[in-house]
Amino acid sequence: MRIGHGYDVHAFGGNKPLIIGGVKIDNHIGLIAHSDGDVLLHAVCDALLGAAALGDIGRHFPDTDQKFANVDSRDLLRRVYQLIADKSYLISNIDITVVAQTPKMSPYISQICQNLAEDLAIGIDQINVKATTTESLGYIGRKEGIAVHCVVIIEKMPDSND
Ligand SMILES: Nc1ccn([C@@H]2O[C@H](COP(=O)(O)O)[C@@H](O)[C@H]2O)c(=O)n1
Ligand SMILES: C[C@@]1(CO)OP(=O)(O)OP(=O)(O)OC[C@H]1O
Repeated sequence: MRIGHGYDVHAFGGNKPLIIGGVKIDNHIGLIAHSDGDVLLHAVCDALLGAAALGDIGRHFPDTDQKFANVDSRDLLRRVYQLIADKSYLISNIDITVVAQTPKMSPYISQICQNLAEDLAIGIDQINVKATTTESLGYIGRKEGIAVHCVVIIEKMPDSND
């Protein structure tokens, strides 16, 4: 069994739509990023890469590469999933905390879990997504950006020879 942790922060601004966990959140300022700015999926990618000792998202998909400009982070997540599957790992469970003063995440959590289940080929019962504010403290409390933490447990496939 191996554990991985991912953490990402993006600032509000620019003119991209706000996309969190593959869900487009209407009528809200988006996040500044090279990609589509999906801060939640970036934290999940980093947790998975960390668990498998495969580095981090920037190593695989550099933000200096135009190929990844405005890229759909669900594509990146599926590529990360393939990297860990190629090393014969299965995902046991994923736990995610969105730290955001805004938007209110609760209406979107169920769709985010469905997107993750689809892209990572796991069950909904293996995924937990939750959110908290910072009670108006700090840069998140001032609504300057969003942070996301993710922890994941992976295990070698039972029939793996690795
Ligand atoms: N962006 C957010 C933040 C919080 N929630 C939900 O509200 C609950 C209370 O938040 P506190 O920061 O006061 O602990 C939290 O447990 C979440 O259910 C949310 O949906 N979106
Ligand atoms: C996702 C990538 C893709 O180029 O760019 P950004 O959208 O800037 O996001 P970040 O969380 O800084 O991760 C780095 C990159 O891999």
